[in-house]
Amino acid sequence: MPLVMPAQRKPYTVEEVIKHNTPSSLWVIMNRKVYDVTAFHKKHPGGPGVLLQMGGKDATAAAAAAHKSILPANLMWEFCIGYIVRTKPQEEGQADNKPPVQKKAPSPAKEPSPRSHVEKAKSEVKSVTSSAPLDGLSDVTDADSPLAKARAKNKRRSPPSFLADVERMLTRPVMPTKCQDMNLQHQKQKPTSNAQAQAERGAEEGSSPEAAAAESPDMKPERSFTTIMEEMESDIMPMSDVDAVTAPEPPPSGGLLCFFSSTACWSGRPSVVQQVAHDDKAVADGFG
Ligand code: HEM
Repeated sequence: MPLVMPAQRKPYTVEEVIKHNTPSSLWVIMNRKVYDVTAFHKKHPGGPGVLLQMGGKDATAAAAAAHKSILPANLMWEFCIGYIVRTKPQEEGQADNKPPVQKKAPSPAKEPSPRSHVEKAKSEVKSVTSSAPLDGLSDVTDADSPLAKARAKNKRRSPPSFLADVERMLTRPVMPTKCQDMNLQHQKQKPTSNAQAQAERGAEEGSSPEAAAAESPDMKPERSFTTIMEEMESDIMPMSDVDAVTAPEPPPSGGLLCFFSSTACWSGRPSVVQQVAHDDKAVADGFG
């Protein structure tokens, strides 16, 4: 029975493994690893036949389907003699008349590394911030803008994907009408112009907020990311300050009472928080 320690495992091509398909030399491939089951196949609890049938082939799917317990997986390492490569490192060296280069493991470039998700998120943020600014958000790309400063400030505790999501949410016009769904007595923000009221009615009748905003020139995102982030931070009021029956007094500017888990807060920009507030609607209603 071969017992090859991980460091001694060798690279094999599929072409090499195919040749080992007889009872006197029986290899199988599972999960890109090569197993020598020559001695084991006669003792295989599932019978020697299945292993003979899979000799020289990739048995990953067949073994996974047949094995119902973790015992086979725990035993398999004893029979592992190597791993699959496309081209043998020795062959590469011989072709160039160079000494063979010993590969340590299968090429890591093929497998996405855990860091690649972080890189993806970073590039996502880059693409959001480097794109042309949208209407009403001209400070989005300015390096000295309050947004850039807020980003620097929030860098540590705000994952890049979260920032990207918030920015995406802010770069589309949102109508305040949805807030009425929340049935909050404390919602003070009302349409301030005829155009806004008209756009609001349009949204209620089924047209999209974006379409309604397009028809109303004065309906556009009026605050920058920074302003909203700062307001959200400064408006957060600890639950201990909140009367359990009556909600806290709204700030002079008015706004929407929101409940983030155990914290009540006022926000002057309902559209930013309405999604979160929706999740906590039941809580909010209880205090309404
Ligand atoms: C080194 C490789 C392998 C080892 C160490 C191994 C080990 C085992 C063990 C320990 C069992 C008993 C299952 C249990 O008690 O839970 C088993 C069952 C079985 N194995 Fe494997 N096996 C290997 C490869 C394969 C391959 C490649 C196939 C598929 C073609 C296969 C098919 C089966 C089948 C059909 C059973 C019977 C399952 C049952 O009766 O429920 N085995 N194997």
